[in-house]
Amino acid sequence: MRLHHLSLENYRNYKDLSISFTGNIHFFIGDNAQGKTNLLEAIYLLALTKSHRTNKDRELIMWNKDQAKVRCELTLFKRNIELEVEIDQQKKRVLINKIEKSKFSEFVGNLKVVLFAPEDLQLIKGSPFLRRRFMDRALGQLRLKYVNDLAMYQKVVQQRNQLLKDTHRKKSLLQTLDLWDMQLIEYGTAIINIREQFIKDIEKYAENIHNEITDGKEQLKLIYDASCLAGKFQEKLEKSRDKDLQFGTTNIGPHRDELQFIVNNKDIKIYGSQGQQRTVALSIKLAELEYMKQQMGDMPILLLDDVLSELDLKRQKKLLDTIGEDIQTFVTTTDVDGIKHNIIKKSDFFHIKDGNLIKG
Ligand SMILES: Nc1ncnc2c1ncn2[C@@H]1O[C@H](COP(=O)(O)OP(=O)(O)OP(=O)(O)O)[C@@H](O)[C@H]1O
Repeated sequence: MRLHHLSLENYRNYKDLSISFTGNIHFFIGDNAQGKTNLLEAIYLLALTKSHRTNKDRELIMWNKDQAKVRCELTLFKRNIELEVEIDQQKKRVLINKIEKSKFSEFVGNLKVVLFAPEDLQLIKGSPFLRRRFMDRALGQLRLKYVNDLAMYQKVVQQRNQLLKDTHRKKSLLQTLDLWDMQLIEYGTAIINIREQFIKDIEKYAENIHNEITDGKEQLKLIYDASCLAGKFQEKLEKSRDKDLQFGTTNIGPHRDELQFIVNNKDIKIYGSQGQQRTVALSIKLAELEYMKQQMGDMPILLLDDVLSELDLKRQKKLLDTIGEDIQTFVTTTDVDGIKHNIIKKSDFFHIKDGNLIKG
């Protein structure tokens, strides 16, 4: 997969930008708050139809403007594709080769990315939401059905929760709960099965990568800690019904799933040092990249948002070694001086100042 061209119109601090990419590794260099992450965010938006930083699309529109447009040209398996996302104050439109798609799930998956940002270093220690989001983002780009199942599941959870609350004032509503439960089990089971397999698959890669980074001293295991496994969903949901009614919320299901990272038989979230947690996060992201490569039979695009400065030289080297020459990569950094790697000699540099970009 190759991204050849990117253009932005009234997107964040970019009024009108048009850049072509000819090489493989691209560094966006600039001081803080100049618009480096905004560029990676725009690429991410073209891949997943949403920002990795905000759920509010309106924030992406340049201040005092009504509409933002982001467009790219790419090649996927020798096919040229043009993708476009247009955001105005009310709605968002997505277009493939200038034809609008009514379902976002038809759009997602054309451009596939793996993003590694400083917040990913919180993947181990941060809230469970981050770990679920990690699974959802990777799987969503590869499986259209997963995107649909997840959207349906989230809708059912919301409506079931509302119903649980409403039964307090209208007891007769209780009769309809079984219908919601059936749907919850249907979509939830599909999500659990796919996540379970995903974790098994990336564990193989993560284990090897982690072993290499730690010179064989640490062995990494992943545990998909589902609040219930697929076959047990109905039983657990029935058991949880009284509690659900009491608190007006659904306590069982993949929206409560967790992931555990075990290093040398110890839960690294509890016992790991900050450095160990970073190493696990790096191993997991590199495993995600490997998984995407295997699943799509091609390379996804790698977006590295200011993470190099967060890693020590050894981990930085491992990350840059992995990029090699065949993964198209976009890296943001304030400074390249601290980056000691041959890759620098083969990279293209773009200097960013105040939403303006100069190549060279
Ligand atoms: N909707 C918007 N309209 C105009 N400018 C915006 C908008 N949203 C953010 N900005 C501007 O974008 C800039 C931040 O860009 P970005 O997050 O890409 O910074 P960065 O270069 O990655 O910086 P850092 O190295 O600190 O992470 C800020 O100057 C901010 O004011």
